Amino acid sequence: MTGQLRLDDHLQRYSETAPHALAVAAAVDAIAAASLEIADLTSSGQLADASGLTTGRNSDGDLQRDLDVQADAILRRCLGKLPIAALASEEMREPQLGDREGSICVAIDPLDGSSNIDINMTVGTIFSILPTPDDPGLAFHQRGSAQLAAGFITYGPQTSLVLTLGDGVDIFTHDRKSGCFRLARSSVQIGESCEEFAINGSNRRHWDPPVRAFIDECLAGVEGPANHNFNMRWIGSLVAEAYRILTRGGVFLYPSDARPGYGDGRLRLTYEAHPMAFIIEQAGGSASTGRERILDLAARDLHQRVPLIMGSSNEVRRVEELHCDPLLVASVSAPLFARRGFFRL
Ligand SMILES: O=P(O)(O)OC[C@H]1O[C@](O)(COP(=O)(O)O)[C@@H](O)[C@@H]1O
Ligand SMILES: [Mg+2]
Ligand SMILES: [Mg+2]
Repeated sequence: MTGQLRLDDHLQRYSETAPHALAVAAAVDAIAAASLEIADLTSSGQLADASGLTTGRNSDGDLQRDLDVQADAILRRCLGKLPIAALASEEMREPQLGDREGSICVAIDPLDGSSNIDINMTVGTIFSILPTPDDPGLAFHQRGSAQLAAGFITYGPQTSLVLTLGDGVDIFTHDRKSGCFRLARSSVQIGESCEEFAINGSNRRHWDPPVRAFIDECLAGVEGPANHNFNMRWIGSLVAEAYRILTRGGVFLYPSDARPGYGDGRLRLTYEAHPMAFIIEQAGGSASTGRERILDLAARDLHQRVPLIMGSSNEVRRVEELHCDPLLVASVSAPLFARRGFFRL
């Protein structure tokens, strides 16, 4: 089946399976179409009108690139044709309410990793699809476990779409010859244990003791409690890190740290951590803040950040164990924990 199955046939089959499925399939199809336009832009680099130039800051204070804005506009145009009740984007301060009858809501990170766009590195688009609650104003305050589908597209050597419709994870790669996405890997599984970790090590001095203890264990290799050696990678692009973990295992950490503004890490819950956690769990891995399962959390506000530790379940569990170690926890700066604020439903 690999190589033969086209994304549109896969979505067509899925669309007949559940009440929300038709709307979900249409949204994924629209995002896939948008991704080809975004891939065109990103692959043109400095030749495109939209280069890596910054245009301002988004509502969350991040530098916004021209390409962030253009990717957002493309996705909104493609999704705008569909009956979607609410659309949220990293690039918009507030969600946009749409079709009152729409059965689904969509959250997007139009261009992930864009701070690295000018070095010709893999970037991507992340999306999360949720059911419309009775009050559409609460669309993006649902737990991550409510997601109907999630995925991301990588704009790298390949344009690939990683997709979960709640029943495993498949990867579709864009085939330039036929112009369509074709199944490249089905039912992707992440090994229980791994030999590769990813973290921005330049922040070591700001980490909490449990995170430092975990990375020290990785670095100790066969001479430490892990009893095996680890390799290290840090790409600085969440989509590329997630793709690597889905391909050959690993654990990724963007924890909270003591830098001002990083009390809840860097990544956003609604359109980065939730969809990634859904995908990673569907592939047999785990995703946690270090204390709580990411999919059990509901955002208080749209652009809320969250510590994200995801990948092979043994390593994620080890990070959680270290967060329960009374000796390590006692030395964590208390105000850091006081700042947390998630809905617990
Ligand atoms: O530069 P840092 O602090 O290592 O952060 C890198 C992280 O920031 C991100 O670029 C944030 O995403 P955006 O580019 O969408 O803001 C992630 O892709 C990546 O994991
Ligand atoms: Mg991002
Ligand atoms: Mg982004």
